[in-house]
Amino acid sequence: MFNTIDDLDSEQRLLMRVDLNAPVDDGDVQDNRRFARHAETVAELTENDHAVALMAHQGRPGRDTFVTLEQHADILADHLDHPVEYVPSTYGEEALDATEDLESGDVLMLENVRMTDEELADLTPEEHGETEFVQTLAPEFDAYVNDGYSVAHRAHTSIVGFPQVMDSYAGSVMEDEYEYNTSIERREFDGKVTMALGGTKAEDVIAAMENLDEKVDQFLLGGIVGHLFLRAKGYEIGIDTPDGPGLYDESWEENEETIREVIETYGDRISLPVDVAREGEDGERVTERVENADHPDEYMDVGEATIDEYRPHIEESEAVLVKGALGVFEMEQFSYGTRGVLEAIAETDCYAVVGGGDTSRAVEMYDIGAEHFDHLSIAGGAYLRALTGAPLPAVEALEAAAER
Ligand SMILES: Nc1ncnc2c1ncn2[C@@H]1O[C@H](COP(=O)(O)OP(=O)(O)OP(=O)(O)O)[C@@H](O)[C@H]1O
Ligand SMILES: O=C(O)[C@H](O)COP(=O)(O)O
Repeated sequence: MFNTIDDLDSEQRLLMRVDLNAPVDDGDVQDNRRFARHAETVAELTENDHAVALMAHQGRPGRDTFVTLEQHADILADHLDHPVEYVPSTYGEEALDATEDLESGDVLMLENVRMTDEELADLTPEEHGETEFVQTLAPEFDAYVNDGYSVAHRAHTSIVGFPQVMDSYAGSVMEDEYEYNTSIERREFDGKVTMALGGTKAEDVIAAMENLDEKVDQFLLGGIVGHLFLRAKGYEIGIDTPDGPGLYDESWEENEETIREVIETYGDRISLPVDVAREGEDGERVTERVENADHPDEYMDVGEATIDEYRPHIEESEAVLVKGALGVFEMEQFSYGTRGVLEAIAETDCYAVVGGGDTSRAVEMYDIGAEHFDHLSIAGGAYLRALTGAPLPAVEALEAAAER
């Protein structure tokens, strides 16, 4: 087991990993449930007179969501009602100057860790611990805290490197999410288990599907993942066009073989959309049957007939697990699929969990009522990994540090 922040000595200088990865709309970072949850841990620490320097990532290099953490510092400060100083450096001179000035109760946000050379390097945890990133920052602090459960499935420097060389503790979000999500994996269900899968992270979802065949009786697909499965079935969906948003071909190349294998193995246990919706010329919602679809990269939601097919599966299930939105629910006219699934769950008394930093936000956004769900996880990929029983590198690193 790992140590938690309840085990910390008083007035420590803490280097803390959180996960504030959020949607970015036209350069504007959107608030999500991760800010509110991590703010609770940070507040607990500052109230106990610790000083906190935060490490986090946003997006991936090369994507338009890959931006600095300046806006994240402001959003977090609003949640905390306490200043969060942003420094545009992760471990350079400016960052070191700012950490030196940290006093008890202060909160500092270091720059996006994925802007360093080391964070995403293909290294063992021990090698991550030897990087300049770790070797420069670690001596400035008394201890390392990891609260970023939702990024616990990545073996990156800020996650597995620091625990190699520092006293390390799990934050409250890490502890709660770890316990809850691990307990789902251990649960036995007598009745039908259904999983609704969507969103944009095809590889995480497909990898989980491969490992969940014993646990899940029916998969209901939507989002980008659903489009890739429809492409595998020969429909004109999930294919990039020259001027389109470029959501599909790369994922397709990486996952085609697995998608075909999963379809072959699971057969009727996979439900795919029978209709999809896009924006018409006047901005209106246009729904098309998949066999008539001819706008391969424009579909932003599943259609009404799809939800009519998915709803009975939910109604007859003992447990429904959700990961990823079925459409671009942030736009009301493309929220039908995501709302349809969440509302159907809310109307039954099944055991229900919703995962995904963005997806879990839909419950609040559309007033569906958090009380209808057993757990709303702010984690996506890590939640899926936990359901399959696969180890999480962040947890392994915290446990190894506790044993030292
Ligand atoms: N057809 C679609 N086209 C474009 N985006 C889509 C589509 N369907 C769903 N999405 C997007 O998927 C996002 C949610 O899924 P995503 O996999 O990115 O995150 P998540 O489920 O919250 O999990 P994680 O925590 O792993 O990021 C939503 O923001 C939604 O807009
Ligand atoms: O949003 C997430 O799921 C986590 O922050 C991990 O992000 P990644 O999929 O870009 O590693």
